[in-house]
Amino acid sequence: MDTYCLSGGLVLTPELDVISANVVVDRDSGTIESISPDASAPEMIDISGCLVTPGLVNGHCHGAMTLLRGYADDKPLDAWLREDIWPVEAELTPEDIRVGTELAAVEMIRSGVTAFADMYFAVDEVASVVDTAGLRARLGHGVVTVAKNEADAWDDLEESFDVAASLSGRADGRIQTAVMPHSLTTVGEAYLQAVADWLSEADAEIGLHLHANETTDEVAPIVTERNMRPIEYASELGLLGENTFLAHGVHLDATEIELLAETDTRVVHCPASNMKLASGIAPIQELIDAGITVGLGTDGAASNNDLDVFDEMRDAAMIGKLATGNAEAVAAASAVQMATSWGAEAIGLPGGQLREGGVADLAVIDFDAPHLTPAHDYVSHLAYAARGSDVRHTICDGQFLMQDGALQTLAEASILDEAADAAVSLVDRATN
Ligand SMILES: N[C@@H](CCSC[C@H]1O[C@@H](n2cnc3c(=O)[nH]cnc32)[C@H](O)[C@@H]1O)C(=O)O
Ligand SMILES: [Zn+2]
Repeated sequence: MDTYCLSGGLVLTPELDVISANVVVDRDSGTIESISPDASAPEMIDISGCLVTPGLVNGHCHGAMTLLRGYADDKPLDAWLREDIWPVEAELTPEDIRVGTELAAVEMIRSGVTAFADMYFAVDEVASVVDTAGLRARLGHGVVTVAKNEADAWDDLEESFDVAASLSGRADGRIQTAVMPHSLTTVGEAYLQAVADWLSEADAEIGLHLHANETTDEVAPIVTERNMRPIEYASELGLLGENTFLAHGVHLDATEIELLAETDTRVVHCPASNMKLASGIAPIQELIDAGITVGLGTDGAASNNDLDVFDEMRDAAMIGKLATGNAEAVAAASAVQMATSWGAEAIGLPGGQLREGGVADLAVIDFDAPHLTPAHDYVSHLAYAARGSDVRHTICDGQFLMQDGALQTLAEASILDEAADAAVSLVDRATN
């Protein structure tokens, strides 16, 4: 057996306790063999001064949008998409999407992310990057049918089905998929009905992911035209359930929250994106109190503008308090669970907690730093003080993706150069 031992550090348990223990990882099975103070292996890796946590989960992302980081800021969602983002995305090549996703993978691995959900296109390229990078992911082709003729719209939908079926289980099972209609207003009813019908016949591990209730502009048309709330509309179409995870869930009323809870539909909270686009503040504490599984997501780097899940933990805990006027809302523990165990559950991937026999998806965080001293409470530091740059090792499926701050599976320097060049020529093509 090819095992190694992370020794001399602290470990965050599934119950969010912090214990002194060694962690033995089995490289061959990609699982945690043991967690105990006297655990050992032929290869001992000293991590004294560090805390081992589950690898962070970025529950909603458009990875290749790293190429558009800072391209268009200070605009609300609809204008931002229609005036800036969609016109430049029309010029994206599969090669652009590969290098943009590689840049996203570098940034996420550097900051302790081991699993993410990604809605984009040229998903074969995205999957190839995930495979090479060694990450875990739930991937899908984003479908938009509005402003397309019927033939193109059905083609776009068919591609989402084909991608979901063909990529499911790739990269030794590290890749799972979902059908990804962009939202309830950018995809017509007939197409949404076709999604529900297709999924009813598909393998159970294929999920469903869409943006929902992100802005009032997205909610109002459904209420006006259908005389029902968006989540009620989704329910009537048969789109809710435990394999469905929604991005945002900002403008939800009590009826919709009840529907989500009844159907075990998951929600991925994207606080930075919601703040930056002035979309609103999701009622996260209400969702948690209703028993809904809530994950955390960065959304794309063009509406954040980084992919650091530590930032999202802090944002979630802060705006949750401000939105309710209650300093007890969205406590540190909830923020950490959204970024780990709840996040993995929300997007239907293994991981999110450190257990013997569980997947060895973990981050090793160096707490020997002024901004993490003193350490009265490690969970508090994870939510309110730690940063992506504090991560020393990132391990997924038992493999080091980053060791001592050095990327192991991706050529970071050349990816940064390639991405910078690709971004310049992309904008050049889009604006000339
Ligand atoms: N095939 C679709 C693309 C869908 S991919 C996912 C889309 O979501 C867009 N996107 C990024 N962030 C957000 C968000 O916060 N809300 C809604 N859409 C977003 C992103 O720019 C991308 O166009 C098409 O023909 O346009
Ligand atoms: Zn999004």
